[in-house]
Amino acid sequence: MIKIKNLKKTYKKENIYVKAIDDVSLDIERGDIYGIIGLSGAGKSSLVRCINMLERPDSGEVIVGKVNMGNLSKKELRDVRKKIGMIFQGFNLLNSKTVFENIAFPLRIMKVSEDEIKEKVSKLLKLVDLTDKAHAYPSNLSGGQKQRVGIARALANDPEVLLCDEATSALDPKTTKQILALLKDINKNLGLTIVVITHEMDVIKEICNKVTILESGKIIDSGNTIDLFSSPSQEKTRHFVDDDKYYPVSSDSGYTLRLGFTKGSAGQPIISQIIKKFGVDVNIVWGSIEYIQEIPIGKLLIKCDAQANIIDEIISFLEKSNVRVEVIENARNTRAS
Ligand SMILES: Nc1ncnc2c1ncn2[C@@H]1O[C@H](COP(=O)(O)OP(=O)(O)OP(=O)(O)O)[C@@H](O)[C@H]1O
Repeated sequence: MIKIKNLKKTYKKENIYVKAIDDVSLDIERGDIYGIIGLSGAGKSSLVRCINMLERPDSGEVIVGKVNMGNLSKKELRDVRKKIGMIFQGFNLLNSKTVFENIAFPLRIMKVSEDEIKEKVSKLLKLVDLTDKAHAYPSNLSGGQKQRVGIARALANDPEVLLCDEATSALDPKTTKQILALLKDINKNLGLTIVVITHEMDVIKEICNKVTILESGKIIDSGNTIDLFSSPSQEKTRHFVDDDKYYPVSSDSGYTLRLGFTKGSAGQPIISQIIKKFGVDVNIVWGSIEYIQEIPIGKLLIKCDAQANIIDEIISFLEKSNVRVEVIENARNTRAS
């Protein structure tokens, strides 16, 4: 649905060049809820704004559907943008217009008939559960309600893609969950492809089937959300997704192992099996289990006082049991890096 190839964007500010996007390529398939996460300044907004050419890249390609966005004239771009809706952290509503008129706005620009506008806006109000607020003004709405209006307005032209730029960052956790649930419904029921820009891991965990992690304009990792959380292959990704970083682990003797469990292994009595099979003592240092899109992801830090050859056998046993294992040679040094 969206192909980004070797995209580059540099800004110049007072003789200083900032590489906001540095050779980024990614492939977003139809029906994906695709997360792009990174710290502040990673280049997320620049990247999403290049998708609809609100920002012109210096080089590289953005292909939406079959259209190469960089080759379009201004008029063609205006037409294509109707198929790409966008919602924002600050909602960007017209404060002097009612909820109804905010949603009707893109339809009026398209010179849609009054009857059609009424019908379409009523449908959208129902979809975002705001029928009773049709005549209210944005200043009388909560943040969550404002974002619902933003979503309805973004859907007015029946887009195929919805770009969400930090759409829940101004909302409290409960409202965030409600907005994310609405986006999930829209993705499922309308078949919309959604791109979610966020700095919050919880947003990715909640709704994204795929994720790309950006750092200083470059992709540091990319893949299926569950895989990335359950078995991060890159050190930098681990720093991003692991929540055991702050647990002090003494490694005076023995080995500290970080274990990762998911679907196939989360329900097995692995620790008691290690104790029985290898005759070793196991000390559980830290553990957590969370559900990402209904899939259990378990993490455990264990300490095991055994010879290196026994540790090798334990690792091989764990890997055969579909448990991801990482040896923390010196916990303190690993964590400080
Ligand atoms: N119009 C601009 N002029 C100059 N520099 C810019 C401009 N827009 C962005 N930048 C710089 O480009 C880099 C990437 O910015 P961008 O806003 O894309 O990152 P981000 O990941 O969305 O950050 P945030 O989460 O803080 O919004 C930053 O260093 C930023 O200062």
